[in-house]
Amino acid sequence: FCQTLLHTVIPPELRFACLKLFQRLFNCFSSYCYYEITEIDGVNTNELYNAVQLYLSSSASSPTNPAAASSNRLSLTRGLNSSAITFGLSNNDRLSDIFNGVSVVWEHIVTPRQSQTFSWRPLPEEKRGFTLRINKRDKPLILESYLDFITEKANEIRRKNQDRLLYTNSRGGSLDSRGHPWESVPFKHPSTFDTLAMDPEKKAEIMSDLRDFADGQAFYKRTGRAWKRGYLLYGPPGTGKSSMIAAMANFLGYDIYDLELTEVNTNSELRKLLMKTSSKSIIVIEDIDCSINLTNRKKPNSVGRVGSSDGASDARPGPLGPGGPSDPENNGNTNTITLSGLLNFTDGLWSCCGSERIFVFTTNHIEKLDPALLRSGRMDMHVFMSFCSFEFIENIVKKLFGVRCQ
Ligand SMILES: Nc1ncnc2c1ncn2[C@@H]1O[C@H](COP(=O)(O)OP(=O)(O)OP(=O)(O)O)[C@@H](O)[C@H]1O
Repeated sequence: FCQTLLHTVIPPELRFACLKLFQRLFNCFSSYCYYEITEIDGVNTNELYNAVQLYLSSSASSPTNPAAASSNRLSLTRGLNSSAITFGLSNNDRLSDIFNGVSVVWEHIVTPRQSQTFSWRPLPEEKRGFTLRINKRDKPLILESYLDFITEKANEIRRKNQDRLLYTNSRGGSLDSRGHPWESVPFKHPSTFDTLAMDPEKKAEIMSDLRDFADGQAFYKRTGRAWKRGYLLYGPPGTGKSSMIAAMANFLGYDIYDLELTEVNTNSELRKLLMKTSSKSIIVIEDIDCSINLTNRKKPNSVGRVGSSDGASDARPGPLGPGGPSDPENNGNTNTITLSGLLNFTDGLWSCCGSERIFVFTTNHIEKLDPALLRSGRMDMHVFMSFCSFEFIENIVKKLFGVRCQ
């Protein structure tokens, strides 16, 4: 009754002002300050939220953390096909942590989303966030370094403990409720440079190139170049191009983004996909000659998909062939990715968002590709995979007799 009376007598604006005043007074007298890290920041996913979640999951499962050991309620999750079990804070639960001798408290706050506000994409039903409580006197001492430490630690955990992931853009460029255009599964391809049959010299050259790239942060910074590298793998079907990509990912411990260009409709969608890739990853476009028209970037109508001349598996529709824009039957084809869009993707300003990324393109027909795509800086290393080569013979010998060619 009192509440209804108050609501009727006191206008909402006044109630809001009182609440704010009360909060200010509380903040003045409280010896703590609070930081909220929400899962979704406006429309984008908050990377810091993911980092904190990962950091706390390792901290929660750590037997050396006394605060965590005393915690008697933790959530356990295991992703589909994943080998790792992740510990986490239960909804609205707390965990204390100690950094540089300073004690802080994390709280995981989950509240139901009140009403579905208008949005171009569905939002999760719950609002999630972490609240960090730090003593005011400790704030200048640790806040920045603590957050840096968490981000670094989360990256390290991602690299070491978690399964590496294979991402795909099977939804095209559309985003899920958490703002991700990519779907992922754990990546468990057994191919390594040891199992890959190819010319040992070429293999060693590629391995050393990859190693230099991974250790090359200082070099790329000093020379003012984006920390990325392009590989073109070409040769007939079945000569180990996909196996080589898997071996590269296993060698460096990178995630793979398998970009299906035919699912992407516009250059801006392509850019969005690129923006949502993480560093330490390999972005793969397989059968690039079959994905978009790469023959002339100045031609205004160079859109849609192009077919190749041979092979049943390569017989995909092209702009001038069946299914292309000029084909009367192709009324629904909305694919407008251009070669220049793709070049910007690999080498333009947008390619520099994020770092430590490798682009790998594969093709069975290198002669069909525009020279602009092949030049150094875009495709830094061209690797020919062939049947009639040492590697193929070595592979057969190895498979038949279980011995390596010298
Ligand atoms: N050089 C190689 N070393 C080891 N295995 C190989 C090699 N080449 C082919 N293979 C084996 O042949 C099969 C096909 O290889 P893969 O899929 O890597 O070829 P690809 O060149 O990517 O083919 P496509 O062009 O059709 O995609 C795989 O099972 C792989 O193990």
